[in-house]
Amino acid sequence: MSIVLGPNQYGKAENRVVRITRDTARHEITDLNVSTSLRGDFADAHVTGDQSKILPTDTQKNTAFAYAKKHGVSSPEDYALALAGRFLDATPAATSARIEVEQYAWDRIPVGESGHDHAFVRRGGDTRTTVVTLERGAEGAAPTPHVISGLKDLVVLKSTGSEFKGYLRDEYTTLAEADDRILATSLVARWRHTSTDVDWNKTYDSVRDTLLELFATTYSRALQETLHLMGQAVLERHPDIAEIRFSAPNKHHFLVDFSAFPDVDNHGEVFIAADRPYGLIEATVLRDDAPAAPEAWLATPGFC
Ligand SMILES: O=c1[nH]c(=O)c2[nH]c(=O)[nH]c2[nH]1
Repeated sequence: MSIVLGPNQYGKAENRVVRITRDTARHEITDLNVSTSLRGDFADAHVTGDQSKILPTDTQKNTAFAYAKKHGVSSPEDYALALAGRFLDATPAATSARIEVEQYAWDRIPVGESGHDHAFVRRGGDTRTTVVTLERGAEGAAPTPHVISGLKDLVVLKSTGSEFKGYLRDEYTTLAEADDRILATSLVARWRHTSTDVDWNKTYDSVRDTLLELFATTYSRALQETLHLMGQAVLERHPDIAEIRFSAPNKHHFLVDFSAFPDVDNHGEVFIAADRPYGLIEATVLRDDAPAAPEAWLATPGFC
């Protein structure tokens, strides 16, 4: 038996990069949280203490900021691809570079005809995400890009059109069947593209719209069924998306029991929104002919 170094990666986590475009008096803001990681042959840094193959995390931080100017941020995916390419060029020992980006949305403060030129209010709600991994190819070959786009904290609720019944029962089952319940979740979804020839912003909007549309317009026999329907629609509408993964807490809303108050009835009108525990429903919907891409998902936790 010997003790050996296992998988490892390193980088600078959560660089808060804010890019203002100010070519005219009407500014634009792009607000990002960028985490970089390099994987490869970094055994010496761990085992012998030789750091000669290590591009410092401080340099990775500087590059993340410099590229926000030098390359620009037309979309988080495009920026992450450029940054990953730079890290592979700059770090011969790296076999892949992983860039994770969250984008926080800002709206113009609504004054005047079309909002203020340079005053913004942070939009609440969901956050756009991407994870780009660029895998070095064989000598002379181009690196292989993996692009996962996504969102998190998309909180949705429907006040009818949802049931949960017919489930397995045993001696510990107390749950009453529900014919008409509230269905609510705070959705995390990540979808993997098979191409980089993509209009990232348009596709993101379209996937988000599809998720919301299917949640709203389909009858739900369980959160599991709803996730499957949402995933199916995304794949049907986007041929370049190979798979979509969901993590969805079932935000339970329990009907309040007013039986102690004979003059108060409750026909699905008053609920207690429970915080914890919550059901956690996770599912992947994929094309059965899509080649698996384990490198794309490495170090992206939170999915089954
Ligand atoms: O949509 C649901 N799926 C479940 O698996 C489940 N389990 C449960 O208690 N309530 C629900 N709701």
